[in-house]
Amino acid sequence: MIELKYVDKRYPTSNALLYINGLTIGKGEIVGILGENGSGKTTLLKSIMGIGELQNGEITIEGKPNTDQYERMAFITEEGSFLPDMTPRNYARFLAEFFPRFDRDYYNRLLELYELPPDRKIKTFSKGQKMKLEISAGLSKKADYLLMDEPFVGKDIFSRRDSLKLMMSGLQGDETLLITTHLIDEIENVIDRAIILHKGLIRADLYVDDMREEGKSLADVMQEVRNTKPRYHN
Ligand SMILES: Nc1ncnc2c1ncn2[C@@H]1O[C@H](COP(=O)(O)OP(=O)(O)OP(=O)(O)O)[C@@H](O)[C@H]1O
Repeated sequence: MIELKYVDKRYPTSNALLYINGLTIGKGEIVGILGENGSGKTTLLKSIMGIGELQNGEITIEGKPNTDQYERMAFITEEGSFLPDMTPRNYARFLAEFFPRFDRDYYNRLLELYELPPDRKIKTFSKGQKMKLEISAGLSKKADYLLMDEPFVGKDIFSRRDSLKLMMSGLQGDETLLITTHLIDEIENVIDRAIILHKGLIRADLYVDDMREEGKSLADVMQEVRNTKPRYHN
């Protein structure tokens, strides 16, 4: 379980903020973190990962401070955690050293599946290949909590579906997943719950099944959020 209490995150060089009074994400939930550009999605994931200091508040993973739980979390982001001069094979050594549960066989299988050359320097990879490597590394850490920042690679819908399918098939089944994305149509069938941020506040937090019962789609809810002013801090 991930718990956020009175989280207040600001950047010294901008007016942006993330303010979350209370948020609980249960074990095993698959949650989409949605919202327009600059709404705070990445900031939320980074805060949960313990990257950067909070102005106020606390974030715990199963009751312990998030900063003590690195081994149980994987952050999959376009920025990547590899050094550009490494090859995927070197990177595996680094991962094995820092992540005790790192599964090298699984990593190698993913490299093959994604057709990533194991001995080529990562800096020569395309953006899509880098993201595929990042997904391979993230899934191979066998983390309990996976935080994915815009993980869908490829320009066309088929490669996005493929990477989504691959990510889901690579899971053990009991992981907690947080995924930020702009691709709301693709994600709607994958997530249990959607959290919609707008200007650093949670403006909607709903279960997809309930939403469907009301005859709504994620696009409808996003539109509602855009059209209404916040009445309270969540
Ligand atoms: N390091 C930083 N320093 C100053 N401001 C920042 C920093 N990182 C993010 N911000 C600001 O915080 C706000 C939220 O940014 P964030 O990257 O979390 O949004 P996002 O929802 O992930 O956006 P996108 O969909 O474009 O990736 C934005 O206004 C952004 O400019």
